[in-house]
Amino acid sequence: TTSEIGLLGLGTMGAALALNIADHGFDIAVYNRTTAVTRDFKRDAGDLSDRITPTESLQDFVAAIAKPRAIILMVPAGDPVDQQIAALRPLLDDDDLIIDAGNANFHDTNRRAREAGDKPFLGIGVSGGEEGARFGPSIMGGGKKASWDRVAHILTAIAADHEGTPCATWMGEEGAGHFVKAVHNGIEYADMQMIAEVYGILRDGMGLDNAAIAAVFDRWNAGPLKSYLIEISARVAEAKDTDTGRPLLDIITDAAGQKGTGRWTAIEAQHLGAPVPAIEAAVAARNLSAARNLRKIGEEMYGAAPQPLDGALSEDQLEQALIAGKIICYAQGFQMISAASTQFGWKLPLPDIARVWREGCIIRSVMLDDMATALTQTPDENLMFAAKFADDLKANHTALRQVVAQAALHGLAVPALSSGLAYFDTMRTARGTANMLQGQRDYFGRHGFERLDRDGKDYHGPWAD
Ligand SMILES: O=C(O)[C@H](O)[C@@H](O)[C@H](O)[C@H](O)COP(=O)(O)O
Repeated sequence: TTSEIGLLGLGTMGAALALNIADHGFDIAVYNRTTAVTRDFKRDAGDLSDRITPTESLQDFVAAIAKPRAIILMVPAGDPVDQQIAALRPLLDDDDLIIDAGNANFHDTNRRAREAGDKPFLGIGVSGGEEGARFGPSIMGGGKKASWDRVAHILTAIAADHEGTPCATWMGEEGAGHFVKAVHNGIEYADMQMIAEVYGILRDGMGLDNAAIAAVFDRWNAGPLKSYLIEISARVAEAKDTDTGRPLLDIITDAAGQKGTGRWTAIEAQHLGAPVPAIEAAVAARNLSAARNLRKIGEEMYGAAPQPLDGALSEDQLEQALIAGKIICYAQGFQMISAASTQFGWKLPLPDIARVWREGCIIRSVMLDDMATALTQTPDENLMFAAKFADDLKANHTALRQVVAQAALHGLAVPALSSGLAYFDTMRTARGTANMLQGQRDYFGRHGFERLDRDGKDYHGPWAD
């Protein structure tokens, strides 16, 4: 039998996705550079094995797929994708579709789409980690709509669903899918960072042990913060190391890794002129976390920064602060998507993006359902100004302010929460302070400024004479 689709790259995500596809009744051909991996995959596929055709050469792989072919690439981002495309294209017909499902930089996907010309090419963002890939990820598609339509029946079948609506949507041309996925990851960074900051306050400010911290997260997971990240934070806090029996959190080295998507999002936001300070703070915090030796030197030189709060903050205030911080951080992410939609001419479907993120992906949460509603009503408006979230911010920004203030007074670093608060306050200050910047720029560089009382752009101060 020929397979309806092919998947190349049986790493963690690729293997999980291939099983998910077979699990939904699609015959799938698979190929992996290391043949042993392909054989083990087939052997371990259990009941799904009949739907899986293992192949040991690219020629056999291509031949095993029904025409017009669709081939998913699940290989590391960057050169490996270009190498696989270059190896496959000569073996394919012009109407065969290549789908890059890895975490590609959307600029690369734009280039690959252009290089493909009329040949079908999709760049899809797949979120949800291994479990999501296996049982239902969130999928963000980019490329020609006709190419998406060719495989939409498979992608919507395997995707997570929210009350019957599959979390898989075409976002736009070229790299639109990978762009939306990168912003998803940027928000993921900021969301995780804010949770880590609150964990630091619970641990160093309030002296809670891991079990108590897990209980706090479990309680919050029953409220407005209900989300996959809060849920797994409780699991991580309560986990014990199998070898030593010690709390795992006490063993994990406090230096965060990163594979690039957060950094790309922060950089792109600068280019778009759509600030995402909470995401930038999260990327910076990961970089600083990696500087453990320097942090040790700093602690020896200045003494440890974190001081006990002695009741200065309550757990409820922390919950409210996280709610406010989360709204502000997602507002930044959606503003960035809106800016890209205009500047790249993609017409990105903001309400659908919130809907696609409701299930399957790492940032899935109950709040995203309300965000989808708000973005449907006012798609171009900053989420902070949408009625529902304005009410939530009015109710919770004081707690965020208290948390940031007390954290500062007690040496508890909260860069994402504090940058979120600064963004919120800047966005509610009609008369800001950039007039001083304009004055300074004109003083040292005759850069000119606008005046509130006259039209025109190029006024100068008296120093010009
Ligand atoms: O949406 C997802 O499923 C995850 O975000 C996934 O894409 C991956 O785990 C990230 O690459 C992690 O990113 P870092 O390694 O940069 O933390």
